[in-house]
Amino acid sequence: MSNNSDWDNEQLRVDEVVSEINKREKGLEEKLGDIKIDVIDIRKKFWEDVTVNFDSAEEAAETYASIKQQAEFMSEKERSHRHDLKQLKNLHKLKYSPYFGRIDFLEQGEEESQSVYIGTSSFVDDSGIEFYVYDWRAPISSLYYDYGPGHAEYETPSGTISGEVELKKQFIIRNAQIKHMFNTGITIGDEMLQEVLGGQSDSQMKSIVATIQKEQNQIIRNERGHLLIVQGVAGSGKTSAALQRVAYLLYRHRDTLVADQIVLFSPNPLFNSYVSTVLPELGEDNMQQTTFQAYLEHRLGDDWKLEDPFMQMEYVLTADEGPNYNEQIESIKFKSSLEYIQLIDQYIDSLEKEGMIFTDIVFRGETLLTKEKISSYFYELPDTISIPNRFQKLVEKLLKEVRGFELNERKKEWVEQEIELLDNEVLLKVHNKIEKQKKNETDSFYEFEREEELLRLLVVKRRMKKIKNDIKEIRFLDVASIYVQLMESLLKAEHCLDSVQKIRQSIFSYEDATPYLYVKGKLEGFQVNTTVRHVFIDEAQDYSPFQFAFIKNMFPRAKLTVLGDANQSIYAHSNVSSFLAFESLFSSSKIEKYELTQSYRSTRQIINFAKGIIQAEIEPFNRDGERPTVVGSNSIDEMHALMIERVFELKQKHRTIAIICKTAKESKTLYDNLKKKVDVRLMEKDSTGYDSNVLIIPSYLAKGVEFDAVLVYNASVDAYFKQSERKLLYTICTRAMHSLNVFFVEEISPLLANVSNETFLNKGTTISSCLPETQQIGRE
Ligand SMILES: Nc1ncnc2c1ncn2[C@@H]1O[C@H](COP(=O)(O)OP(=O)(O)OP(=O)(O)O)[C@@H](O)[C@H]1O
Repeated sequence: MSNNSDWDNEQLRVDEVVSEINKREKGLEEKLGDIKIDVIDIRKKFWEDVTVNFDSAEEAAETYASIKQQAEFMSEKERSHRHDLKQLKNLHKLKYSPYFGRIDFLEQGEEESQSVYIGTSSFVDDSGIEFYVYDWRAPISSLYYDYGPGHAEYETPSGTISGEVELKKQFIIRNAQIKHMFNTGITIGDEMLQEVLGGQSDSQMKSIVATIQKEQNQIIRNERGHLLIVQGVAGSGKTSAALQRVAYLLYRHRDTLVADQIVLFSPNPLFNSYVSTVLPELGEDNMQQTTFQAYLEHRLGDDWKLEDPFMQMEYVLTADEGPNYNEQIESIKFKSSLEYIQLIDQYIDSLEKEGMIFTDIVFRGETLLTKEKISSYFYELPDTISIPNRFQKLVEKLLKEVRGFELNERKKEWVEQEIELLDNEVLLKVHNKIEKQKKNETDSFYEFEREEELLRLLVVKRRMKKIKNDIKEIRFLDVASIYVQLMESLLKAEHCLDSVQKIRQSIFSYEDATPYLYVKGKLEGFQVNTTVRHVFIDEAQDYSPFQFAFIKNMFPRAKLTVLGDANQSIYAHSNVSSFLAFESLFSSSKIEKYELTQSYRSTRQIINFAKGIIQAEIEPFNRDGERPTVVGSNSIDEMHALMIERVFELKQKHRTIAIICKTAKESKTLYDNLKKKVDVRLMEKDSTGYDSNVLIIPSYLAKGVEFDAVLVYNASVDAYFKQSERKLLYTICTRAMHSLNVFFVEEISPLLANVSNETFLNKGTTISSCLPETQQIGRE
């Protein structure tokens, strides 16, 4: 804490800066009003200021130039309007909280130190020289995140600058009033973090710029690697670091990079909406956000239905008694591996010689080109040409043949019949065309024949259009059958039975969709995206190595930032180490790796409890709360009653409360049971937002998000038994910020057996026999 005069001086500075902001705001508002009027005026008078004359080619060129000039003038005004508007928005935010940090830095070789105040965006005096506030992303601002008092240095485009940090302060300023002020050491002080983390959670994630930690700052600012890998424990700020990194990149490359050139793959639509406000809060546009599922659907097009990963998840979590369960899991794992890619590559090489499957090209029930003929055309092309290039040549050849058919087709009877059915409008158009031609000719003898000829041409062209398009899109290649053939040759029959049946009904299992698209791309050529410069993959542990390889392929010019936690991998392919696999796709000199071990989300008590589930190295942040409760009961009904009781207690203190079930099926049953007794909301796979209600949510949809209080539903021995569910249970427990409550019936899950008795309070009517004797001490 600082003394009074220090506080007063700082408040005076805040007042001064805010007053300058007010002045600037006023000026901008006036300017904006003027520009708006200008733009409206230009729009109104657009044609008045343009001389339109098409009498000669010269006049037309002049007219064109004049329209272009006027349009450019208008778009310049509009651009300037947008820019000023953005600035105004930023100023408006700064007015209430102009900055959050200060460092006094004495640069080597200088006599006097410089006070650098850091906020969410810069604010410079009218001359453009003195910075009232530095943007947190400016090179000098990194001193604030990386150093305490003492020697310090930062990178600039022209080299490293060294010196001494003489002072480091943090502020919490609300409504232009300093609420807290701390002198701090190396890291951003505990007090400020305590303040931020102790608050209630929200349905929207918040920006963390005021409290970014040193290790997070490294991730945010790293521009060296092509692949940045962040392995971080639950709640260590991976998503936060990713979003601030997007803001940082947009700032650093503001002349060349726009938000649309950045893509974030997130785990589900709920997460999408959870993080969607962070960038706008920082004055930046949102990057493109999608789920891998949505991306696959887009790539597959309307012809296919894609089973979502959640269906796979439900299957994995519930179907263990079903037939073929183990085979199915084996098959999912295999199809997720890089080994599968290699085998596919080999298989595709073999298709250079034989085995490609085609479909007939049929027109009005008549086969124009048989699949055998197409195949022979394909294999006549030299195999020194790559497969996609051979297809390009084949397309040209087929189109030529189809044009030949077009000529023959014109004479057929069906064409005459279709002419009869043509709209008058079309007939008139053709007639007028002939009339126009007639003007320039003397001979009108064949007028009728010519008109009929034109109509025949028109009818056939229209009908042939689809065939030509299909040929251009290589639809005569039966990629689905090739994929089936490939699966059948690589996998045991029982491992591909289910997939094949689905494909025959135009449905893809989640694990087959990426390999299918990969095969399609290998054959027809990948439709890669070269405009995207950065791809972020959050919850990366849930992606298979195959999916990674595919993403890398599809965004060849993008740098990748991959964030995940191996301890939260919950999918069937989980035991394949995605991170390791991903690394193998890049040369080691292009990879930058970080590990985050400190968890910020949850209280120390919750982390200590969760650590017992997975035995991982997690350092809890120094924030205390109540011990988690473990509540046993004798029946499901009793458990429900105890949960409702607890929900009412929690509602007194907390805003967001989630009852996390294992599956969607379980969530729905619980919802039907509780909805009349307590105000609850069921979260389903397409749910996008949530409010301060009590939520019932399946485990895998809670990924990446957080709640003030979590109730773990039915952590009983029969619900969580398999070792593969250990990480799921850990993920569920680490969604809680302040309060964790685990409920079970009769016997608790053995996956909690290593949780130390000191870390929780044992409540309810049943004490689990699973917990070792010593753990009973924790009972209240
Ligand atoms: N430096 C920080 N300052 C303030 N809050 C932070 C900081 N780092 C993380 N947090 C907070 O901790 C919580 C967890 O952060 P985040 O969701 O980014 O972690 P994560 O590693 O992605 O978690 P998980 O893998 O469990 O989903 C969020 O509420 C976030 O605001």
